[in-house]
Amino acid sequence: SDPTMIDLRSDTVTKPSDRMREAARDADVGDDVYRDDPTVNELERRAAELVGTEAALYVPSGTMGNQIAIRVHTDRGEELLLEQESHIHRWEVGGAAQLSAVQTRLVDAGDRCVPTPEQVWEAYVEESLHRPGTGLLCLENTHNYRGGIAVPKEFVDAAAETAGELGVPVHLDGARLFNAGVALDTPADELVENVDSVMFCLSKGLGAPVGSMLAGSREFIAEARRIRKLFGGGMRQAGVIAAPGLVALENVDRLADDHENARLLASELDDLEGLRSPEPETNVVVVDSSELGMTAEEFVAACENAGVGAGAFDEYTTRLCTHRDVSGADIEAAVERIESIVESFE
Ligand SMILES: Cc1ncc(COP(=O)(O)O)c(CN[C@H](C(=O)O)[C@H](C)O)c1O
Repeated sequence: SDPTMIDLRSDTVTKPSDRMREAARDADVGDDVYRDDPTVNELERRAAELVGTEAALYVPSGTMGNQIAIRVHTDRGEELLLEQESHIHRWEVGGAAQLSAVQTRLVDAGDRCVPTPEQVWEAYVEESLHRPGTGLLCLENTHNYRGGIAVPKEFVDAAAETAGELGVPVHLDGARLFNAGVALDTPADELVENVDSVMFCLSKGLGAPVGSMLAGSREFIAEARRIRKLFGGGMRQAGVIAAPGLVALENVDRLADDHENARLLASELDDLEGLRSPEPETNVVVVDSSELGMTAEEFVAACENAGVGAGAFDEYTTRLCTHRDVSGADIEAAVERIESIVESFE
């Protein structure tokens, strides 16, 4: 990739640190399908400890973690209750239908990002001769598409409690769970103590090259391990890629740097004529170029030409993600490059 490119397309672009590479080189390994890889076993132990669950499973991607959770929690033909802008709905290739044979019912949670108890009650369907029952409620924290919003614990708990009253399990897509924890100054295990399973990514802001963790009860993880194998996710000497994940988990608080850089980026972009960028809560900056009259597609192309990686979200909104490989100086440089775009756009 172009070394002068300031890549803000996503926090998935983070590259492993030297320490991660050394850990990969020196990792103790074994055949993880037989549970013989000591590094993967330690990563799974550490992950479960961090989110306060009985067990955890190392998976190759966040998508696989979410899809395994859907498959384990639901029976074919049930209904999945999803927030309409969720990653599971928008960006997982219709996996719930393809891999779990469930249908989805969408709820618009708006800026709250997770359904209210009333919305859960309203959307809940009891199984009958005619109707598929609600098999699972999925929540997302932080909420990526609504701007990396850190959802307060009480909102998650209120939705989870209502689902519990209805006998519906809850899965939390916590791809950026530690970003939420840092932003809310709330330990991750408290944010997820009332959900049945949680997935979080090692490969995003935490900077590991590969993988995510799926965590839950011992029984849930045992079944999840089988489904991972079914989905082709059984791995052999995976300690090589799990070791960097253990390094990543040593310092989740570093995410505060990304949040600080995001605030700097948003405030400077918001000062530019024709651009609007609300104050971010975590590492996701959303830029609205409608006043400028520039579509997100045009804005992303212009950024690319100017040496800034960006990702279109909607017709006039673009996402910029800060992450460990982007410094404060890079942010200043990115703003200068975007400023030149705005000035030269007639
Ligand atoms: C909330 C959430 N849950 C799950 C995933 C899936 O993780 P991976 O499958 O990419 O590891 C993502 C990745 N999100 C990626 C990104 O943000 O660039 C893309 C959109 O897939 C996510 O944002």
